[in-house]
Amino acid sequence: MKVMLSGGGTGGHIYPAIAVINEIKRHDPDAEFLYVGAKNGLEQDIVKRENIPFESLHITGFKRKLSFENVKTITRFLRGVSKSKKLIKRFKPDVIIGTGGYVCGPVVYAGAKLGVPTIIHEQNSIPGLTNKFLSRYVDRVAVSFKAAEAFFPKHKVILTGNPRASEVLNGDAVKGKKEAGLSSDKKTVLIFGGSRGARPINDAVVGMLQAFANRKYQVLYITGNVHYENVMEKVKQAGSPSNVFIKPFIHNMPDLLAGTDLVVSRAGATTIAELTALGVPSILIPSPYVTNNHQEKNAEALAKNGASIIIKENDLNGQKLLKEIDSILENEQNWKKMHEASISQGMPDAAARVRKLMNELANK
Ligand SMILES: CC(=O)N[C@H]1[C@@H](OP(=O)(O)OP(=O)(O)OC[C@H]2O[C@@H](n3ccc(=O)[nH]c3=O)[C@H](O)[C@@H]2O)O[C@H](CO)[C@@H](O)[C@@H]1O
Repeated sequence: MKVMLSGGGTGGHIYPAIAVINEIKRHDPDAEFLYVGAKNGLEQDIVKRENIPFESLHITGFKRKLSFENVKTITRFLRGVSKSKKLIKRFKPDVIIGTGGYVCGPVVYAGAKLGVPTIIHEQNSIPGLTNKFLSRYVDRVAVSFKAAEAFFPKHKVILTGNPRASEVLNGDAVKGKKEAGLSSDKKTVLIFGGSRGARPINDAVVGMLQAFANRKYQVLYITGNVHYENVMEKVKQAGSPSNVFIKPFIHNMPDLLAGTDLVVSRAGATTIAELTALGVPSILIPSPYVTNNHQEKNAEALAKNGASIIIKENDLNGQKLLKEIDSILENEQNWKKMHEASISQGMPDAAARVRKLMNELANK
């Protein structure tokens, strides 16, 4: 089978596509792939690391208010469609899947116009602009939350879950902790702000690191690549205890998550799919800067059944965060309840469901 994939900008759109590739490879080692990403997205680095053939488009998103930038965006979209058509004619995919982000707009649109079977995968409970636009042209829309079904044509939509959920299932906890320099026998809280890091979370965390000094658990704090230097400057001044480890980015999340007892993070949909697949309890700080406040909706679904505690960004400070982390990691019963609530929301077979859908379309 030949599969073309597109999705990008941030990890939340890229890792589900890579999970689809890995699931197909497990069943069909001869399958061929072509990934089309944005020139400046995280996918340049992440996809190339996986040795997946990669092509890029120069693409930007629409600004909400009227501006000349939007004219440029339309021009780039049209150029993107034209380049995508060339790539499709050369690669001849049996099926094309888009996993969100601006870049999959022209790729999936071009595929649909050329009559190639097309699918979009929506990670969030409220869809993004690109997927809403594409839903008119594609053959199928795979969603991760039941709540998202209502936004798409009824005859196209199917609940699959997020394929990345399946990918984190068989992580090696010992390896993950070792690679990150962590102690193998201590409970671990992982703090990060989505795939790019989040300044408000960094601001709250940097000032409180000393408070972790007398805790029995250890802390792995991921700053996000672009924030790392700045954070380390501040850490140099404020100091950091020996049970706190700081990294810019972790490439091997599946192994790390296998050894993680609690996650503090934004409420990105792919992160949530990972946490619920494994039953990791979480403290979620939804980003208020995303379309239709979708992260808050993502987080509410988990908080409602007790899998997560939500802290609104406005209420976030070091003291509060420490109190909530302690209330979970220092209270076994609390942790267990959250773990069970979390795992009850997981869809660990999502990758198989997406693969089945792709096979059906490709063989039509
Ligand atoms: C600001 C923004 O637009 N955020 C969106 C983006 O978030 P973002 O890209 O942050 O997405 P998620 O939190 O859903 O996923 C992050 C992914 O990156 C991985 N990871 C993270 C840190 C790290 O060091 N290493 C690593 O591999 C995580 O394990 C996860 O697989 O896409 C999500 C999925 O559509 C949306 O729900 C978010 O609202």
